[in-house]
Amino acid sequence: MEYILTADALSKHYGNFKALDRFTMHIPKGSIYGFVGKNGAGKTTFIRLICGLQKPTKGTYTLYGTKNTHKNIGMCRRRMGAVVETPSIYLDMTAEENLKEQYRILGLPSFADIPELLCLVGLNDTGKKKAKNFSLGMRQRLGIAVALAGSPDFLVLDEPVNGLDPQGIIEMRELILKLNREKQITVLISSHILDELSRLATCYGFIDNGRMIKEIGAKELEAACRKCIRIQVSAIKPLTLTLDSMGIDYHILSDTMADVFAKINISQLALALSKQDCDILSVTEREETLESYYVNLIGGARNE
Ligand SMILES: Nc1ncnc2c1ncn2[C@@H]1O[C@H](COP(=O)(O)OP(=O)(O)OP(=O)(O)O)[C@@H](O)[C@H]1O
Repeated sequence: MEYILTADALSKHYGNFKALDRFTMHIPKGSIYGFVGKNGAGKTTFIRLICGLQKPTKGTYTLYGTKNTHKNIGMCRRRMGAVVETPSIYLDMTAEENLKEQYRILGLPSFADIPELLCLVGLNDTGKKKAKNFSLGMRQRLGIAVALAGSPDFLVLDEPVNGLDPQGIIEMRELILKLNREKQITVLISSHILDELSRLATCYGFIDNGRMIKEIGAKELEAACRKCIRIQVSAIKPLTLTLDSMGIDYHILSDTMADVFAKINISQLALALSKQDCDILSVTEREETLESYYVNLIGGARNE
């Protein structure tokens, strides 16, 4: 697989505190990479490092095949656009003026594609309106337009839907999908709004306490979140022995509970269990959500 960005044992320490701790990451070319972690997990720290806003304490990352320690890393970063924390826009300027300013900063030779860029982010009819009078969603989209100046093929968005209303969230989602599908831009989105991410992401990385807990493709995650039957029994051992003998896939949750990933004949199972003095206490059908997958994952990592 071709990767736009990889991180290898990347660490960022503030005194004794490890905001990133031997962090690894693999962002496939063409993907929408959902970067998931709760507040303070280390998402923004990682994004600040790859944007060159801060230096790692240890470890490296590789952008377009170039290590961050190589002299050409600055050139590689020009192929990347980012909106970190709040969008970098001038509130006293119009959308067009903001883009012109960014084009000047980047030394781009012509303003000719600015109308197309404004159209792409849905700000083509904002005319003389200054950014300070924009809605939060419009400001976010202007921030993305600014990040897209110079036509990068990798876009990094730190919590892009934070604080947006439902309409703003839909517009942001459509814009990200458009950039990915029509412009072939690889996108890294950090978020803790899992439901929203699941409508976009083609792969995920779950971070907790500065460490990558798991990277997983959307299809693989879908399979992991498949429908199951949660069975509570008086003892787990007879249940697992019986399920093993039936060749049925399961996941043990506690010493009385397991998720079973197959349609099973409950009376047959109850009969087999009763022969081992084990009772079924409850049976519920359930579908694991991205949210519960994440909670289990983080809980599991904490218990290691
Ligand atoms: N300059 C700093 N000095 C000390 N600690 C810092 C500094 N910057 C970040 N941290 C700490 O590092 C940890 C990771 O912060 P970071 O902003 O990367 O988290 P995050 O996953 O982006 O969370 P959020 O969703 O809240 O933005 C936090 O505990 C934060 O307090």
